[in-house]
Amino acid sequence: MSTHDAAELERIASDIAARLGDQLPGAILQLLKSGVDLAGEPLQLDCSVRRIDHASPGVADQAYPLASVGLGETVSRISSPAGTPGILYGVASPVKSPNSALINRRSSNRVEEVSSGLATPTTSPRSQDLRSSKVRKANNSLRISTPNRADGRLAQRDVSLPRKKRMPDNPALQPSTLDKYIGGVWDSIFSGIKLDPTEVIAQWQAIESSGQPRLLADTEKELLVHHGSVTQGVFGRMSILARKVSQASRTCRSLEVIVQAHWVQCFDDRVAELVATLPRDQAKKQTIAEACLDFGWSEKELRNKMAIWKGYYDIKKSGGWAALVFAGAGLYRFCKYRVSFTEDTFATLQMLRHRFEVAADTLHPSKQIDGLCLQIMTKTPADPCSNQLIGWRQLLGIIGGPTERTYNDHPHDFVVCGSSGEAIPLPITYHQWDKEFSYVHLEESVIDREVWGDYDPRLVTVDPPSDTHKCQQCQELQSDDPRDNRCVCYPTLYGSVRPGSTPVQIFRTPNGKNNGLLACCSFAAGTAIAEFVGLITANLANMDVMVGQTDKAVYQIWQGRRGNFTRFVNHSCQPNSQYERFVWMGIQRIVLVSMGVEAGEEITVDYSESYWKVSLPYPEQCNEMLLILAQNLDKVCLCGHEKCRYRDRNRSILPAATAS
Ligand SMILES: C[S@@+](CC[C@H](N)C(=O)[O-])C[C@H]1O[C@@H](n2cnc3c(N)ncnc32)[C@H](O)[C@@H]1O
Repeated sequence: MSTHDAAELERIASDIAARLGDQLPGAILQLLKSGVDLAGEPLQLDCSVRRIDHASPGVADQAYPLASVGLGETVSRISSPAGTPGILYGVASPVKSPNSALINRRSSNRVEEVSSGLATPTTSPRSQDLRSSKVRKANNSLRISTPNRADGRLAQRDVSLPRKKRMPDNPALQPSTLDKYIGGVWDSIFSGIKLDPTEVIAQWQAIESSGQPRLLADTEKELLVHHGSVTQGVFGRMSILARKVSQASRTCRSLEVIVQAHWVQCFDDRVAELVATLPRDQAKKQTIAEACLDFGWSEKELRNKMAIWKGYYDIKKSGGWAALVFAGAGLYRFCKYRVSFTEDTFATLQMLRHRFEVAADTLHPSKQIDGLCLQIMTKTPADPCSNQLIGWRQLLGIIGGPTERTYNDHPHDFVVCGSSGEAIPLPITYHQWDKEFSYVHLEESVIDREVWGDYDPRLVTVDPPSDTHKCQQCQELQSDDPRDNRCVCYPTLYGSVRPGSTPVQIFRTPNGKNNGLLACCSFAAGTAIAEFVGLITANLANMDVMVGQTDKAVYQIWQGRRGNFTRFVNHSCQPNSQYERFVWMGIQRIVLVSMGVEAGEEITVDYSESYWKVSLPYPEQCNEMLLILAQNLDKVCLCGHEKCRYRDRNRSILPAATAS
């Protein structure tokens, strides 16, 4: 069995403390619910990790104190209105972390911050035990308490010393949960941010050659000329400057975490190299000393940074580079507090790895640049004549990582499958029915000219005729120009600049429905997810079509070979979305609207009775017909809901008189 060194023991102690801090409010709540009276008793929970020294049975064990928690104080914290939601619903309360209630404020002596992860304390465990005036902080969830002293003085101080005033927790420093972290990655991938190293490189070059960033120099001149009165043109240029600087800064942040995660790998490799000639402890110490020299940091500073960077490295190892490069603002907190650093978390990230990559590769496509910039990002000289493609993966060039995209084409050309989250090309998922299957992704519906000529059957008559369009719902003016538009009924679809791509993926359903649509982020009830887009046609029989109707025409929207991702929305007898009619700029649209979709859920609608039930032309022959149709029907609902209305074939048949 391996012998833990002091650093490992301390890390184990601080990890257990963090987890304890996470679980304890729930455990106490359970006890309270089952009627145990904890508030009345001055109870104290003390925990420690003890090393059992089998070799010297007479020698006292070494104890690593984890937590010392006043239960009465915790109970009153849990029972207070501010603390309850976070604990009951398992989400961090926006006001205070539930864990903060567990911090034993008796330990008011100087607090020395020690990060978890790679940190290796320089002092021996025994010397730590003796150092009673210092309290080590594992993280903000739980502090490792001052070790109990055998003499009576500390106990007396416990009673007589005034309590240190409790500082309000800084909401910006709350631990980040796995769900929040994953949500941040999806938000960032779908947000439309551009991680473009060329702009960063151009700025570096400009600063090196002229001492001034290029963009700032150009725009500053403009703003000086127009001082006071800012014309639309100047304002526009200033907005573009601000956008480019934000983009460059976001790109730098990604470059930073790539390099830091890779540094951890190099650190481990360097230790491994030294281990050939030195004992492991010394090899590690020497590597740290080398790094301190290069960074110009103290060992403590380095260890604190290393602990966070190790978190980046772990995330990259399980979730891939996209999970790190597109991480939201919560990445630092996620790695600092390590509340969610469990096996389950890494298994989840592993499962999401391909899904992140499909979205990142397809939504952040490469653009062409000349060879010069690539030469700076990668060590390999690029051919200046060749057309180089540059995208988010080019950021990995900085550490010599793979810069080739794995997933080309449209985001919905891939179907994510099973527990490994692997992605397969869309056509393959239809080969068992149609070897030639293909799907063209459309932004807007197209009119079947053979059926409708130049006429758009979705046109809605306005009385009296008008050149402008008023929304039938809110009565406000509609315009494709966001500056003139006043209708905000479906702002993510119409009348404004579209905010990135819709956070959905096509996935292979596990229960025989073939493909379905998965929500990567949540959609609040009432949010428009997408317009139902396809071929506007008519007279199709025995096909899945959406039927639209205006005062002048009845038309069909067919998505068999072209359309958008709404084609993959399955039926559920308990759906989380529905289709709604909406008129935009005088044209009728069918919009998929959320009724409350959670991140990670399948998006479903109710296809309605007419889809599932077959009408019988001769009700009087019903029994005979029933038998034949029941054998031939292939429509059985597989939604799996306990209140499923169409899982039984025989019930799917209606006499003509009642069929819709
Ligand atoms: C608009 S498509 C939905 C996407 C489809 N699952 C696919 O892979 O292309 C409609 C078809 O999906 C299948 N489907 C949708 N919901 C279903 C359900 N609840 N039970 C069984 N099949 C379903 C039916 O074959 C139906 O004709």
